[in-house]
Amino acid sequence: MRELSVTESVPEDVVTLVREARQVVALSGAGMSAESGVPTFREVQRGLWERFSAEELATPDAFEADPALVWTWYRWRQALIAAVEPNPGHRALAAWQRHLADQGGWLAAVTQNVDDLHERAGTDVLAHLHGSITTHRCADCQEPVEVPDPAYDGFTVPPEPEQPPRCPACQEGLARPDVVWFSEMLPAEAFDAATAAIRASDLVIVVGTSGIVQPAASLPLLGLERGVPLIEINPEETGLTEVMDFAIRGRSGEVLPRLLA
Ligand SMILES: CC(C)NC(=O)[C@H](Cc1c[nH]c2ccccc12)NC(=O)[C@H](CCCC/N=C(/NCCC(=O)O)S[C@H]1O[C@H](COP(=O)(O)OP(=O)(O)OC[C@H]2O[C@@H](n3cnc4c(N)ncnc43)[C@H](O)[C@@H]2O)[C@@H](O)[C@H]1O)NC(=O)OCc1ccccc1
Repeated sequence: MRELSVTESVPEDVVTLVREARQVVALSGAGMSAESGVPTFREVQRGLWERFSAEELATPDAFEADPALVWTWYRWRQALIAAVEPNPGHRALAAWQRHLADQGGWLAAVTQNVDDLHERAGTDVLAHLHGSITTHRCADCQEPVEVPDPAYDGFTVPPEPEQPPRCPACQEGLARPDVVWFSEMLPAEAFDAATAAIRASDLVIVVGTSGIVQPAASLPLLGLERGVPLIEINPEETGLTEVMDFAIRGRSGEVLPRLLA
């Protein structure tokens, strides 16, 4: 594995790899949205949630124990995501996807992020492995639940928690975000699409993920098995660095536009 700093010019062999790739999978994590102002999972919670880690809040047990606390966390995050914009990293991936399509190739965007910043940058996302924060369903009958946009500005932490609405379909369950909580299975369709894309790929780019959360963190290993070149873009070393061919140490909002220029 070769580690490259963002200040270095991108070495010829990495540029060639990127230029010649035709079937690309881009696996993204929270770091992809960091420069847009969306906190990563590693960042401490604030206000109402400062006593909890994200892993603790993003669980069925936490919702069971205190639905208002968890519901408000997701409404606040949803408001923040609505209030920020995709960054140059998101836009560079969208441009690359269009370019590859023009060349008869493809870029499959596979993300762990529950935000819609890839889509708002113009990228067609193949798989939201951990769901989406912009839609909701009933925690009991699983029916979709329409919920108005959150009344928060996304920056001010809500003073007190709000109760999730009751499900209009079964009148029993509470509305919950359409995200995958820890200990919940990933949507099979999304995971299968991601594994199929990696099996058919000729390059895998892993952007802004710590490579800790499973089974998403195992996806690049499918590429490794097939000898597909793996490139990591992350300011820091991760749980996946050792299996990478190249690790570009830098922020995705700076590296991707340069890499794809
Ligand atoms: C903590 C971890 C060890 N736990 C797990 O992996 C668990 C348990 C588990 C399953 N298999 C295992 C095997 C071994 C050990 C544990 C397990 N997995 C599960 O529970 C999964 C479900 C996992 C999905 C959970 N939901 C999320 N999100 C949605 C909700 C929400 O968002 O609220 S995960 C959530 O956290 C993850 C955060 O990780 P990253 O995205 O990598 O972000 P992170 O903050 O960690 O790091 C940011 C990175 O960006 C970098 N960065 C920062 N700035 C920039 C920048 N500017 N540019 C580039 N990079 C940057 C940083 O350096 C850093 O590296 C994301 O996936 C995100 O979606 N379900 C499951 O396996 O079901 C079956 C099952 C069922 C029962 C029992 C067993 C198995």
